[in-house]
Amino acid sequence: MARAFPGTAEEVRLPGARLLRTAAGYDLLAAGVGPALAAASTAAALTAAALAGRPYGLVVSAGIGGGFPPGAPLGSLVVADAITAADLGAETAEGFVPVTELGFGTVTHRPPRQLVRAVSEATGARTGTVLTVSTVTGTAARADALRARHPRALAEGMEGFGVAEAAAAHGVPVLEIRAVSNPVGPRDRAAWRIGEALAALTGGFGKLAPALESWNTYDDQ
Ligand SMILES: O=C(O)c1cccc(C(=O)CC[C@H]2O[C@@H](n3cnc4c(=O)[nH]cnc43)[C@H](O)[C@@H]2O)c1
Repeated sequence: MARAFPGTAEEVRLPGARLLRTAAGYDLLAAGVGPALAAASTAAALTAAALAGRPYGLVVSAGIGGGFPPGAPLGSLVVADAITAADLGAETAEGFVPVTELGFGTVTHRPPRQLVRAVSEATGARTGTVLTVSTVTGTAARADALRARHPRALAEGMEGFGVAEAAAAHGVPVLEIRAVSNPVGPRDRAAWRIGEALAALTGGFGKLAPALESWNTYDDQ
């Protein structure tokens, strides 16, 4: 993805994370795998920037992900209009109950609508819910259960909700973009197309700057 930002980049060390400050003015954070590490890394970067008097205006969580067929085929891009924690809750005899129905927490963050539309138009990304899971879905039964609970879901990843929680704590808007490397369903490692997905993500990032730079944060909350 760093290839989408040509020129030299300066490395900035953060507690538990590595950040590249690109010549184009964007900071790239290798946030790690999973919602907890991604939240911790993102919070470290947001806090460091705020303490330096240069707070961020937007956080973008980007990576490869599973796509729910047929809406999100291999190699396609998905931009989230809802970033939802799919397994944050309690298992009961009646089924899964999200934390919000237990009376606490948050399970969905919503990126700014106009920005989502602009990014979708600029990159060709499909728009829908992106689920955050702590376990990659590996059976048809789990994929069906997720679809039933989240009919608008196009993709799943493991970081978006963690990144969104950190951004929300700092009052910074968030975006999530996933490039589909594999279908959500029965585990089939041979079917994963990680290289193609990373190429699609880099291509998408190359088209992103005009959409981000023309976005008016104050009109789009
Ligand atoms: O199962 C394996 O053998 C295996 C080998 C390499 C990587 C993995 C991962 O689980 C990578 C997780 C990483 O990629 C994102 N990702 C990609 N596809 C999915 C998915 O279908 N469901 C959830 N996350 C996915 C995720 O965001 C992580 O960053 C497994």
